[in-house]
Amino acid sequence: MTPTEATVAEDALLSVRDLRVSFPGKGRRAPRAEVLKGVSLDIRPGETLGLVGESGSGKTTIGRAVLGLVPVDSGTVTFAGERIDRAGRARRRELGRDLQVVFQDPYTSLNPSLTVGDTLAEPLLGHGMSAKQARDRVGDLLARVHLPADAAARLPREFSGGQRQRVAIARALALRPRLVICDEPVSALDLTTRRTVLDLFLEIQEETGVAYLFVTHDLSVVRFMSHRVAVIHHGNIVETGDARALTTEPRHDYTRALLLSAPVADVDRQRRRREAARRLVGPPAADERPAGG
Ligand SMILES: Nc1ncnc2c1ncn2[C@@H]1O[C@H](COP(=O)(O)OP(=O)(O)OP(=O)(O)O)[C@@H](O)[C@H]1O
Repeated sequence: MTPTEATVAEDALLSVRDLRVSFPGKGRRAPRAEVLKGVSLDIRPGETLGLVGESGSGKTTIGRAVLGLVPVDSGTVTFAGERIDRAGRARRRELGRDLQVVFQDPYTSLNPSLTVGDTLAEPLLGHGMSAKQARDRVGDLLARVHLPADAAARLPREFSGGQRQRVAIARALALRPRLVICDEPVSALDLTTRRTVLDLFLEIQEETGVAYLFVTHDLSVVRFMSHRVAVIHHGNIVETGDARALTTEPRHDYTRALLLSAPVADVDRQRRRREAARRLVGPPAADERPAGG
């Protein structure tokens, strides 16, 4: 069954169907900007679906719509068998137990005035744990993300970007969610730190069976992380498939162009690949051009 069919896949943890989201246009009379134009995708329990596409294609908006952070014009979002696209505030809070998010920027996603211990305890206390239970769980979570126990007493500013992202991951995992939306979670990190944080995501998945919607524009990251990949272009999913097959035998021209745009070491080869990509789908959007290019 393809996700474009109207039916919700029975074995899916998350099913998105024909999702449309628009935002007010820029000028007073400008029409609304359609950002998602009928997006459908499925994520099964324990699975990672990579979501790739160029800047502005609508990746973050999909995640935000699933989390209820932007209103949807039409379409459905079904999580664990329940329609959640019109869920109210109280239900959304409860859903926070099963549905979590890790954002891109570990420098702005943590409250700078809360210690790491309080940051991790907050969702636990908010969902009915006693102070003692929360303290124990905070200790477990820090160990889980390979941070020392004394990290609990320190403030985010005392940590590096990679360590802060570990705290953000620990916070997302605190309530043992079934799905985590990971929105470019390693793109603000340097290359070595990136790898250790990606390994941590994989380790946690193996251990807990959590599913990820893994948003990125980096194809090497998506190949490393995902079971399946969905490619988004101008608010439409143009291709979905097994991660290896899609990145070696893409069916859609846009996916081919995306693969050709991935950086390679040789500058002449790079130039030829960019030309080939241009022939497939035209010039890149202004914000996709390398600085000075
Ligand atoms: N709250 C908003 N109000 C108005 N326009 C918005 C809003 N959120 C997103 N957009 C617009 O929607 C489009 C898609 O944005 P989105 O952040 O989903 O893209 P993206 O694929 O995640 O891009 P990037 O890789 O750069 O993060 C962009 O043109 C963006 O400017």
